[in-house]
Amino acid sequence: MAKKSKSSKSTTPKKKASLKLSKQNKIILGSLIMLFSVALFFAFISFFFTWQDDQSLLSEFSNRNQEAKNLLNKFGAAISHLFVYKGFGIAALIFTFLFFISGLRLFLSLTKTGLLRKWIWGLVFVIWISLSLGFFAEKRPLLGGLVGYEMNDFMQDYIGKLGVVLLLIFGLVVILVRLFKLTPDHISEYYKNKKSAISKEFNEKDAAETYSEEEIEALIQKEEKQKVVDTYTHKKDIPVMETKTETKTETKTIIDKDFEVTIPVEEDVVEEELPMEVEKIVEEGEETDNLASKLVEDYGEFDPTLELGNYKFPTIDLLDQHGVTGGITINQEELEENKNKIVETLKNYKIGIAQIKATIGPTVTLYEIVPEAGVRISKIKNLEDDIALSLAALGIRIIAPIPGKGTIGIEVPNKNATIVSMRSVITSSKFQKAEMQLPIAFGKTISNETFVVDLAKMPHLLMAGATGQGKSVGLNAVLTSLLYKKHPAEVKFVLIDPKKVELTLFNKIERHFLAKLPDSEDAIITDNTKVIHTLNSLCIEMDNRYELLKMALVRNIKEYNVKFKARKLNPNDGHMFLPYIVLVIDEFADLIMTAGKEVETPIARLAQLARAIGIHLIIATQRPSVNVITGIIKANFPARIAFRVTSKIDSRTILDAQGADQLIGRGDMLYTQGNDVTRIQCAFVDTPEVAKIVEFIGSQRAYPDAHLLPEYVGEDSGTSLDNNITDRDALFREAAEVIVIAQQGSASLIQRKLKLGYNRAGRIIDQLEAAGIVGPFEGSKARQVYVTDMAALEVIFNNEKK
Ligand SMILES: Nc1ncnc2c1ncn2[C@@H]1O[C@H](COP(=O)(O)OP(=O)(O)OP(=O)(O)O)[C@@H](O)[C@H]1O
Repeated sequence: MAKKSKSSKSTTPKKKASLKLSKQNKIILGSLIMLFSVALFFAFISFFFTWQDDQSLLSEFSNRNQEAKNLLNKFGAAISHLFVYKGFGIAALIFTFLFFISGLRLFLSLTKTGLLRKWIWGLVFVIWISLSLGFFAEKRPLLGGLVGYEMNDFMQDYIGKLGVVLLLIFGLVVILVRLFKLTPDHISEYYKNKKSAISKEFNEKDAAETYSEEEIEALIQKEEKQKVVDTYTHKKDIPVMETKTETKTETKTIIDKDFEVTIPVEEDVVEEELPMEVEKIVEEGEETDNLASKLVEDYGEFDPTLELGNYKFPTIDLLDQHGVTGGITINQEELEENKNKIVETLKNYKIGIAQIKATIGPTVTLYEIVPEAGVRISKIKNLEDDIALSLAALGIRIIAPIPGKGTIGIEVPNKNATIVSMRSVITSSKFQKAEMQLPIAFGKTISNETFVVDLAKMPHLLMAGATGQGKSVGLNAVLTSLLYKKHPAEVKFVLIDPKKVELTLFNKIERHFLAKLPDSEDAIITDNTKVIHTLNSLCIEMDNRYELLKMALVRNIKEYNVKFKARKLNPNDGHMFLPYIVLVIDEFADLIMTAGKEVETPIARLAQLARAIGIHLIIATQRPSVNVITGIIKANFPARIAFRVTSKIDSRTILDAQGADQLIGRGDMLYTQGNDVTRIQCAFVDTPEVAKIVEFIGSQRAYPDAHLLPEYVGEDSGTSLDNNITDRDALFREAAEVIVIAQQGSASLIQRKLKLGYNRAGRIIDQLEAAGIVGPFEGSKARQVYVTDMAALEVIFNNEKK
C-alpha cells in the first residue's frame, strides 16, 4: 500500500508539468485566442447582413472560385452559420466576449480563478437570450437561432406559452439575483442613496445660491481686510514665521467681527454635511460589528458554570471548630517564664539583650530580641542547642536575623498548642476575599495571620515530611480550600494515591471535580501503570492546550478563558473553556522507586511547562531523600512545604535550609517559595469533615462523567502502513472527514477535533496515508490531502466496501 501512495504521488506532478505553459507560449496562445474572438465578432456581425447571400455558398466551401460576402469570407460565413444560424442567434456574440477575456487572461498570465464562473454565466445568458428571442421574435428566427427556436418550440409543446414566459422570468430572476446580486434590499438602498444624493444636490444648489448673493459683499470685506493685513505686516518687518502667525490672528479677529457675513454660510454647509456623516458612521458600525460583542450582547458572557447552574458551594457548618472558639489563649505565666529563661541563658554566655518582644502564635511563640551593641549574631546562632536545653523544650528554632527586621527570633513551642481549625481559615476574610485563581488557605502563621497563597502562582508544590507529621491533613487542607472556593467547572483534580486509602473519599465527587482517563473506571489512580498513562495523558493535554492558546493568540490560561468567556473564540474551532487541573500525588517516593524515569520524565515536563496552561502539581512524599526529590524535580518546584523531618539533611533536601528537623509535628510546617521560610501551623481538617464535604457536593447534580483526559496509548503500539480495513481505528472515518473538510492533513487537527491522544491521532494519520487519503509525512508542514471533497471521500469508502 505504501507503493500505492508513492505512485499516486509521483504521477500528479508530472501531469501538472505537461499542462504548464511558458510565459512566451501563453502570450502567443492568448493573442491567438483574442484575435480569433475579434474575427468571430466581425464575422457574426456581418453575417446578419450577408447571411442570405452566403447561404448557397455553404455547401461549396472548397470551391475557390466562389466568394462569400461575409467580412471573413467563407470561413466567416461557415462559422457564423454554425454559431448564429444553427446555434444561438444574436446571443452567439457573447461567445466572442468569452473567448476574448479567456485570451486576455492567458496573454497577461493572470490567474484563472473566476474564468469558469464567467463561462458558466455566459452560457446561461446565451441560452436565456436565445430562448427569449426564439419566443418573442418568432418571426425573425435568426435572432434566436435554431437552438432558441427549437427550444421554444419544444417547451411550448409541454408547458405552453405561459409556461415559457414564466420560465423566462424565473431565469431572469436567477440571473439578476445570483449574477448582479440584485435583491429588494439593494434596490431600496439604491433608491435611498439616490434620494439623498438628489436632496443633497438640491441643498447644495440652494446654499450656493445664498452664498453667491452674499458672496460679493463678503469678498469685498475680505479684500479690504487683506489690505489691512498686508500693510500691517509690511510695516512691522518681522521674521516670516512670526508674520504668518500674526496674520492669522489678525484675520481671525477681523473675520470674527463680521458675524453676519461669514458664519451663516459656514453653518449652512455644516448642517448639510452632518446628516450625511452620521449616516455613514452607522453603516460602518454595522459592517465592522464584531461578532463576539454581538454574541455577548445577545447572550451575555459565556458562563462555564451554567451547566451546573444550581451547584451549591459547601456550607461552613460542615467544618468543625475542633474545640477552638475564642482564638489563642495567652498564658501570661508561661510567657514570663520563657522570657526569663531566654534572658538568663543568653546572660550566661555574656550576651546582653537591649529589648525583647513576644508574638504568640497557635503552636509557637516568637520571642524577638534586639541584642546589645557589639554582639555577634553567629554567637547566638551557635547557642541554639543550649537555649533549647535551658528552656527544656523541643522544637526551638532560632532565626538570626529575622529577614527584613534586624532582630533575632527565637521560636518556642507553646505548652498547649491551639488547633487551627480549617473552619477558622476558611471563614477568615483574607481567604473569603482572596482574588486568586486557585486560593489555598494553609493555616496560620506565627503572628496568627491566616496564610493564603495562590497555587497558580506557586506554580507547583512539593510537600514532604516524616510519617505522622501532618502531610495528609495538609493535602486535605489544600483540596478543601479549593472545594470551598471553586465551581466544578473551574477546577479538576487528578488524584494519584498509591496508598489507596488517603484520597479514596474523593471518589464521591468524581463527576464534579475529578478528571480521569477515558477507559478507566476509577477516577482515583492507585495503579502504577495507570499513573504513567495519566501523566503522559496530562502531557498530551498540555500540548493540546498550548495549541489552543497559540490559536487564540494568548499567553496563558487566564487570558484564554477571559477571551473564551467574551465569546471571542469559536467552539467550532476546538476552543472550549479550560478548567484548571490540579494533579495531586501522594506517596511520590513509592512511585519513583517503582517506576523511576517513566514517572520522573513526564512530571519534570509538566512541572517545566504546564504553569501557563493551568496544570498544577502537588507532590507529597514521606521520604525526602535525594533520589526521590531529584535535582530536576527540585528545580521545578520552587514552592515547598516541609513538615517535621528526622534529620537536618532531610530538611536541606526539601527546603535547602535546615529547620524542618526542629518542628514539633502535628501540622507544624515550614513553607518556602524561594528565599523566605515561613513557619505555619497547618489548618486541621479531619476525615469526617472531608467526608461531609464530599457528601454535600456528591449529592448534587453532576456532570454525566468525570472530566476526560486525552487518551494515551503506550509507546509499544507500533504503526504500519498496511491498508487493512479491519485494523482501522474506530474513528477512522470521522478523522478522514475532518481532514478532508479542513483540507489539512495534520495529526493535531484530529487530536483536537476528535479529542484523541497524540499517539492515536498519529496512528490514524498513518492509516489515512495507507488509504491514499493523505500524503506522506513532510516534516514541519501538514501532509497533503489527496481527496478534495466529501463526495470523493464517499466514493473511496464505497469502493472499499465492494
Ligand atoms: N494541622 C494539624 N493540626 C493538628 N493536628 C494535626 C495536624 N496535622 C496532623 N495532625 C495530627 O497528626 C496526625 C497524623 O497526621 P497525618 O495523617 O496527616 O500524617 P501523615 O504525615 O500523613 O502521615 P502518613 O505519612 O503516615 O500518612 C493526625 O491524625 C492528627 O492527629
